[in-house]
Amino acid sequence: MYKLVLIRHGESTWNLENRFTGWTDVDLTATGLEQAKNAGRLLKAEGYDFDLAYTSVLKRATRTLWHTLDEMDRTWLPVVHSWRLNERHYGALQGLNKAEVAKQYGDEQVLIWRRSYDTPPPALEPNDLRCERHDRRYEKLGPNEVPLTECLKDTVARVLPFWNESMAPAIRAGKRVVVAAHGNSIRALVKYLDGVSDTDIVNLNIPNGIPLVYELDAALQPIRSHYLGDPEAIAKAAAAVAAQGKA
Ligand SMILES: O=C(O)[C@@H](CO)OP(=O)(O)O
Repeated sequence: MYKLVLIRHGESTWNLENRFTGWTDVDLTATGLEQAKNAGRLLKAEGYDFDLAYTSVLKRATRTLWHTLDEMDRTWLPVVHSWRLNERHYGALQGLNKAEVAKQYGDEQVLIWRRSYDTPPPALEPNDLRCERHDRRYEKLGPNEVPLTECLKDTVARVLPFWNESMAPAIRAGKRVVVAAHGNSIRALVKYLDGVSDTDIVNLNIPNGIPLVYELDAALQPIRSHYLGDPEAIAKAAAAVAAQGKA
């Protein structure tokens, strides 16, 4: 049996301000940093250890990983960064306040943009100052590979090749893997691992900074998965994420 641990980054400055974030590279708040440390303390107390860490190229996930590993005295572990683990690109909504967008377009439309499987938010214009196409960290990507918007289906399509080519082989080789990523890149992984339907995925919300443990069989099929920590607090935190898109 293999174990895989997924952690959504701690609270970011734009989580606190309730803004759509996507590929915008905002940092953690003091609360977010504490959540990352707590995740490390919890993992250590429960006897977890890792051989390899994965994260995105965004600092809220990277710093979450650092502080989690620091609490475990594992800052020396190899870390693989990939843009494929980035948050889902939020298109022209990036930077806008979620509740204000809900006031303008309605809760139902915002739920579709936030959680539907195949309806992307409106796209960024390539010449929009928020567009990441000239960001050095993406220079090895093809000109159209840096998205202008993404639905979850698009995120699944770019996360899965990375799972198949890097993460799954490492787990099969016996490496104990921890992943610090984002709400929607984790939803993409959970959808794939648990075979969640396109309709049911709408109801899945990932709380900040709480380790989600997968026990996988030899074929990397989930045997079970569970969050570490107090189930009531975790359910509350997930419900709070769901409510962020309401007017
Ligand atoms: O804004 C975002 O990038 C994500 C995660 O913070 O938000 P949501 O939960 O609305 O998908």
